[in-house]
Amino acid sequence: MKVGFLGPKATFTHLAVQSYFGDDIEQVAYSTIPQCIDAVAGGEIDFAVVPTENALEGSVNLTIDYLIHEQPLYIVGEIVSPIEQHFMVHPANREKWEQVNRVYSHSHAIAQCHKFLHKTFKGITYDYATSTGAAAYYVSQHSEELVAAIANKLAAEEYGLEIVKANIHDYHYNHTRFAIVHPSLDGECPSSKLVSEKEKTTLMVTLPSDQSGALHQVLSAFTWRKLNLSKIESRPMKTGLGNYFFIIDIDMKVDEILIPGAISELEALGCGVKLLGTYNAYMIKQGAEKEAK
Ligand SMILES: O=C(O)C(=O)C[C@]1(C(=O)O)C=C[C@@H](O)C=C1
Repeated sequence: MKVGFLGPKATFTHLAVQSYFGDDIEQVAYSTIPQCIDAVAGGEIDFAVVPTENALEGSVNLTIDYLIHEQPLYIVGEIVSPIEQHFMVHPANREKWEQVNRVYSHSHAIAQCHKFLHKTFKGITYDYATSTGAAAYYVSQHSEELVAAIANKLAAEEYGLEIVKANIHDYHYNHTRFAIVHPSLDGECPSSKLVSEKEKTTLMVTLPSDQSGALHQVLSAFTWRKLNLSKIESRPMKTGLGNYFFIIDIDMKVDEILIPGAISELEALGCGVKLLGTYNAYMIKQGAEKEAK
């Protein structure tokens, strides 16, 4: 079985893949999220693992938008991982780390450390990499530049960098969700040594145009059935200002009655509804990064 992920080696996504699937699969690194999603849509790999949401920074819009607008795949599993961001430099620059003039990382990783960066390096230049692993790799190849990467502990080990400040994320509770995506809704997600903590269903809902109270009616369809929603988020349809769709997470898998009933009610209201996945969510415990290797 081949599983693709946002690479290179030692990204947080790679860590999630290792924790969920173990070593008995072929792991394929892609340098961008769209490349990874295209690969599973084209049958090059069996599953793709991509980040969808961070507790500090919110949704990974590139993933959500690509799945909605470009490659309609399904979520067949979810991995939630603790995230610890570290500040690292080339070993040749260990003593000069406070003089770095550029910080390189994934935009989400930089955003998770804004308070630290503002306090320690006011006015420093940020450069965005396709992933934290790609940033760590770059720093390992450029000892002549006073540049630092923000990445995880495995990346420091993999690319021979020195962690000069550990745990620089601004808030203690820092977790990211990763979706396991597949071309078919009932694509059996391989079992994992991780324990499933939750069952979930994700829907995409579009509202009928210009109907007052439409969102209220949508929410009512879930409320009176006592369906607990763990997330509701709006994203632009990209068809005009003010045109949005909603991503709704329900805290249970699709059953015979309640969720089909809610979907029929929404359709009767004139909403468009698409089932994006019904799946188990798994949690990686803190410290698993040491074991995953
Ligand atoms: O760059 C990585 O290491 C990733 O796996 C991507 C990503 C993200 O897109 O949010 C994943 C987890 C962290 O929140 C930071 C970056």
